[in-house]
Amino acid sequence: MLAIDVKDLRKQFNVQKNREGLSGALKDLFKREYNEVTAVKDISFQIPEGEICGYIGENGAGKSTTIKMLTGILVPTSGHIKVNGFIPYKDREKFVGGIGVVFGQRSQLWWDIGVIESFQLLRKVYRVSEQDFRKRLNELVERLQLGDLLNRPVRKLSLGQRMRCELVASLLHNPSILFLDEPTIGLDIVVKTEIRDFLMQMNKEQGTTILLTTHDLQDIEALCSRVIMLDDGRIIYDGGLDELKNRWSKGREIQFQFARHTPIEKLKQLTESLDVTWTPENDVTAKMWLPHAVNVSDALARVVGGVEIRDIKIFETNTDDIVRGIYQSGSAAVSKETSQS
Ligand SMILES: Nc1ncnc2c1ncn2[C@@H]1O[C@H](COP(=O)(O)OP(=O)(O)OP(=O)(O)O)[C@@H](O)[C@H]1O
Repeated sequence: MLAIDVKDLRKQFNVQKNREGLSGALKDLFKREYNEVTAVKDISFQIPEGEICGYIGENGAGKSTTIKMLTGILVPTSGHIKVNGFIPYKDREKFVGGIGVVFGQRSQLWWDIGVIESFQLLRKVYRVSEQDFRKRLNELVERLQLGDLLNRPVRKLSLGQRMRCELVASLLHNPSILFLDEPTIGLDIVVKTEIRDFLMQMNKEQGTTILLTTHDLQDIEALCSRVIMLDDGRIIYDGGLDELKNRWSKGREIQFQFARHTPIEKLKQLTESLDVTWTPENDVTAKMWLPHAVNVSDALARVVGGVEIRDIKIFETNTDDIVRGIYQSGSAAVSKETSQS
């Protein structure tokens, strides 16, 4: 079954214009003028149950606006949304029981009271029985190592501790879909890794569907098999992470460490008919850059067959570089080509 089904979804905001000077302000008092901002422009996608999908794009691309529509916070200007079989902004009461939401930049916990008291309030909001709540809380507290934190007020927690509590808060009612908007923002690498491991395990064991917006491409690499990329309110890529890398990464680089001094001319000779580029690093190491069209094992076989090698390292273009490249290459032109091919 589909966890999320979106068709031709659009959101427009009317933003009030402020005219200049005193006379402008007076005019604004009597007759307001508005600019239309279209944050999301007729997007369509479907996410099956159990998938972890990355939703990425530059600042202002329309990610948060989409998440807000999917979670029922905003009403779309046009288009259709079904999440867990519900229309989020219409069926709110039934709908919220099946979803969890974490906005990395905002808290759903009460600042001045103990964490456990916030959890108890949420238990009541979501109408979870005391027995189910205890069971679920114990599991989550153990997994995310929150034991010592439960009685502290939220304002006394570090960002990493608070984010782990936010995750627990969003999962107390055992939702089948989790929306995460920048869940690892500002966290150190240890906490990021803990959170990624936790999400991965939860998805594996319980089949939780996760839609994740992030600027941290390591999150995507660690968690998502699929990526939807937005640019200026439109989807410019929807597909596998590997495909994204293959399509957009320009090539690979292989670093060779040779047993003895190997002149670059000799290496060029060995790979003569291949479209590769050699860069010497020192007497015994050199790098070979090869585009995707060149088969890695062909290239390796030529070199290995001709000179003695101590070590080899293969470097893939990382996802950061790929995404930057897509944006720089002019998204509108890319969008058609990418979505049609
Ligand atoms: N309530 C609002 N009123 C007017 N314009 C808005 C509103 N919310 C968002 N926008 C505009 O819609 C566009 C998309 O914003 P959105 O917050 O969805 O982007 P985003 O991809 O989440 O960006 P970021 O990564 O910075 O969070 C932006 O131009 C933003 O200024």
